[in-house]
Amino acid sequence: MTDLYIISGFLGAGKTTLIQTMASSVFQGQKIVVIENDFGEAGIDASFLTSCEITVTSMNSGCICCSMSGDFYKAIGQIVKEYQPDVILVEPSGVGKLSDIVKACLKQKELVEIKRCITVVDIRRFDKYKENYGEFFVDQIRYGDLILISHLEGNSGEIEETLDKIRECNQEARIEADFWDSIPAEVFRTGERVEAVKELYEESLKTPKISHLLSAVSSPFRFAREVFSSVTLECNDSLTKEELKLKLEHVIQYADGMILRGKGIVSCNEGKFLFHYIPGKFQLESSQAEGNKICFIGTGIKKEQIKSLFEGKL
Ligand SMILES: Nc1nc2c(ncn2[C@@H]2O[C@H](COP(=O)(O)OP(=O)(O)OP(=O)(O)O)[C@@H](O)[C@H]2O)c(=O)[nH]1
Repeated sequence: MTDLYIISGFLGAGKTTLIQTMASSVFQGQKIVVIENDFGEAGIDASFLTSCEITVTSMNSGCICCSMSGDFYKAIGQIVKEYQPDVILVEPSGVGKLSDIVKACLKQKELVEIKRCITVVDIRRFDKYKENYGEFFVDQIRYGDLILISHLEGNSGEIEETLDKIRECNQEARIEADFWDSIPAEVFRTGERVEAVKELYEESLKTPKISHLLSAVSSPFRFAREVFSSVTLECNDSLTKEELKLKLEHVIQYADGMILRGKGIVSCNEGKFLFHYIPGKFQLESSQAEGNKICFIGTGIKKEQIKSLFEGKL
């Protein structure tokens, strides 16, 4: 039986950063495979983690909890057979519902054991995301048995208030509001399972037919693809870093709809850069990762408009 950990959290919360930390500390010396599920097409997280020498299987352009559930089921089987890892880490897309991912993993319960459902919560964006995307955001908190707070720097004054808000969604989870490298490895590895996840286990033990009917009845909410969309762009190698930065800022400023996440690995004439955008934070830094794509995820965004904003003259 292979240990499986789900690392969930809304767009840009810090899931990939946590996986990188866990791979080098919590699971150091163990054979790890990460299943990356990017909502967009570009596979940026996979390229980034591969550059950190982590084995990654990518599933892009959809959610493993809805459109790619069958592929996900097969991917777990193939990974166990091909790599025989000690640990599988699953990073669902930031708009995936944790309950759906747990259900999808439980379909392979003869091969993998879900050890921990971890949810990363960005302290700065709790109210906005709960108010606007609550059906995804709250589900990720409700089914987490370990909740980690990210983006603590400069925001520690809000910790108590955020803990209360998280408790309103999930009273049983262990919550850690500390920098990740100061949390003992054992906290990541094992711990109590919350009641909501136990119920999903019990449901999965019922006959497939009944369990299927129950999940159909108990899912009145929308799929992520009905709410969010993504746009992927290729970048022109002849740009300077400054031109690239201006173009990206131009898209973020003028695109219709709401851009909730931007990320990319971009080659320009001054080298390769890793791009991250979450509302309020823009980052463009040197990188060794391979790739030349930029992805925007949001609501009401338009592919053609974003393409022409990026490609047009400034
Ligand atoms: N200051 C700070 N930055 C963080 C923290 N966690 C993540 N970041 C940064 O936030 C950005 C997004 O982090 P990721 O780890 O890619 O977030 P993610 O949840 O994997 O993002 P998606 O998969 O796109 O939803 C990156 O620039 C990270 O370096 C944190 O705790 N503090």
